[in-house]
Amino acid sequence: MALCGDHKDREVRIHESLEELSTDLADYIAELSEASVKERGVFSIALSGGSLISLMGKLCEAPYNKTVDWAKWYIFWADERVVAKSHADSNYKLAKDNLLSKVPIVPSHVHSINDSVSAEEAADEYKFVIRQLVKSRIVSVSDVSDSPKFDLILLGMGSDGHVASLFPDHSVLEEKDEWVAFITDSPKPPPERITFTLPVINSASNVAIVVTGENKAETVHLAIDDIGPDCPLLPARLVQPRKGKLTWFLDNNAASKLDNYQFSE
Ligand SMILES: O=C1O[C@H](COP(=O)(O)O)[C@@H](O)[C@H](O)[C@H]1O
Repeated sequence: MALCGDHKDREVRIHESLEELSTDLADYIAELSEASVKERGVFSIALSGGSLISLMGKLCEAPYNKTVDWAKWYIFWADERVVAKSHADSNYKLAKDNLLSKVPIVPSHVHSINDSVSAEEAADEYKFVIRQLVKSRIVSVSDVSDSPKFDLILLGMGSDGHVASLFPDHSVLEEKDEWVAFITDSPKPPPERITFTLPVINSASNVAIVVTGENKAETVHLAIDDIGPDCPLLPARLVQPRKGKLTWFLDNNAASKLDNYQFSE
């Protein structure tokens, strides 16, 4: 693995293969889970959709399937498409089929959106659910705002630089008060989605952005490198946890246009 020379609270991990990235990602998640369970008795983790889920596949295998304290996991989604849970576009279905059904997660700890209401109602209901779990301290609360503080938020990044369902130039990037927003005009189908807002993402204890493939290399460069005042306002670049730690997981292809990085053991 190569490490980019970086800020104190941001790390860029570059992997020579998808196999190496998947193992490192599983180790990272397992270690955060263990630390949270030790400290708080629970682990609150928010997933995304897309390529991230298959890259988490090692968690379903030995040793993680036996060593992770799955009963203590509380699962959320950083974004969800407003479609039926059985629909091929559902981020819930993707995670259920490829991860959650393969490990002993407690069904009542899985907090997916209500798929039988409008995007606006689904976002409102999801906020309410999260608020109850903040009250019971299943989800921590930020000490610098009233935002929930998830132990870990896992994000992918689209080739346009979107993370969760926060798309470039969308007004939802300005949202300061709501925890969960809805959009009905996603440039990537399906159009109706709910998404964690930047204040929630940036209140997490840990955020990981997992990106692979050469087609995203230019966007990775724009999101990570110091490119001066003409830098486009990519949503991925706005992920800057206020008190938490940001870790990028890249393969060699996605990292190929970064300005510089040095190899380590
Ligand atoms: O639409 C979405 O896209 C992003 C990126 O997906 P990827 O397949 O290019 O990795 C994903 O992170 C997000 O959750 C999803 O709704």
